[in-house]
Amino acid sequence: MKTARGFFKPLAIGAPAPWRELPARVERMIHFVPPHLEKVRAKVGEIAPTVDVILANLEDAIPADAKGAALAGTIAMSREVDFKALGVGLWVRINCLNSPWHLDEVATLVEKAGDRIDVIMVPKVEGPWDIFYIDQLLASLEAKHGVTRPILLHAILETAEGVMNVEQIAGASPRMQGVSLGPADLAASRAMKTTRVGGGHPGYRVIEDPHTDGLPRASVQQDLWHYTFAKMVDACAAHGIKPFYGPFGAIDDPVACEQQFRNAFLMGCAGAWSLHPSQIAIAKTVFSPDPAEVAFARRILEAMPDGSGVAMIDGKMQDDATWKQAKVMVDCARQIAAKDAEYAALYGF
Ligand SMILES: CC(=O)SCCNC(=O)CCNC(=O)[C@H](O)C(C)(C)COP(=O)(O)OP(=O)(O)OC[C@H]1O[C@@H](n2cnc3c(N)ncnc32)[C@H](O)[C@@H]1OP(=O)(O)O
Ligand SMILES: CC(=O)C(=O)O
Ligand SMILES: [Mg+2]
Repeated sequence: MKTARGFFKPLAIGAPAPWRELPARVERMIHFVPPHLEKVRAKVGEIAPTVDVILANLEDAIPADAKGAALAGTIAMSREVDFKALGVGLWVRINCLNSPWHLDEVATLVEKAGDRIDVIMVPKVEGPWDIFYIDQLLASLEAKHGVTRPILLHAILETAEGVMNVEQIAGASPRMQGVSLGPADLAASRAMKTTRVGGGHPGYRVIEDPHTDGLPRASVQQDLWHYTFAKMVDACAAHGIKPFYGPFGAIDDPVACEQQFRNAFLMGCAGAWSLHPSQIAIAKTVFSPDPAEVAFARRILEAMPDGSGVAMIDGKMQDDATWKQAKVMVDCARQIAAKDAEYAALYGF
């Protein structure tokens, strides 16, 4: 591992100085766009004002013979829409590092859109070595093309080896912005017997003991992803970066999508992916704290102006720890309110 002083040094002569703090950005939904489809790309200008992040996807779901068109479409999209003026992040998911495509993709993206791309999402990250590699590559390209703002990195956690190494991945570079759970590839990597993209499974459950009178035994579904998810959230929080839920593949089940997103929000996630326009509003509602909870959190902060001591509000004990919880909630709401007039009104900021 690098020394403390070396960690924040630029990795190439002429590369911009790495971020010391992550830029404060609202990222409730990362909306996936297939950039090789002109028809969908044409709608990005309309969709962008309704989302926090637009992601051009170059990896899975893009046919092998359309990889070049997807890259060209990404560059075109970065010019067609002024994402910065809209306050919308522009991310790109590149192909994985052992694919024949990633090298040309990264080189082209930095050369042609290096000042417009906020985050590169790297799939199937197995360990910190993957981040070291892409970190160095980006620094060299940023220096070559005079990019002045370092492009951030986001890792997808979607292999058993990646899960094993998630702590080192999260802390591998000052470029690390966050990590998303990739439940489809991860399921395959672990030989899990499911064909779903995220969510629960009706077969994974606990059942109560038999009743002596023969009454039916209650049984409930459990969360297949809890262990991995909690490990990822702790790794991200410890390194000061953001955890995200990844995709929810059942586009036809908005109720389950909302539940999965809510579990992620409660566990500490900043946002989730939207694969279809119908998932945008779900993510927006779920990842914006509930106005009633924000109002209660503000009462806690007001009751304990210096954050110390103890207070009672509506029968609930408050102390330094709940003050910090309230601050998390209110800070999140303030950040959203600064970007989103609808929520500014709901929160009364
Ligand atoms: C495991 C993983 O790696 S997940 C990440 C990879 N997967 C993806 O990125 C998938 C992204 N999403 C998609 O490609 C599509 O939403 C699909 C294939 C899932 C469904 O597409 P469709 O069957 O066309 O959906 P549907 O008919 O409901 O679409 C309604 C409209 O929304 C548009 N639309 C669908 N998805 C998107 C999108 N992600 N962004 C913008 N517009 C979209 C369609 O073009 C259609 O437009 P139209 O009414 O003008 O014809
Ligand atoms: C998100 C993703 O790529 C996966 O689930 O495999
Ligand atoms: Mg995947």
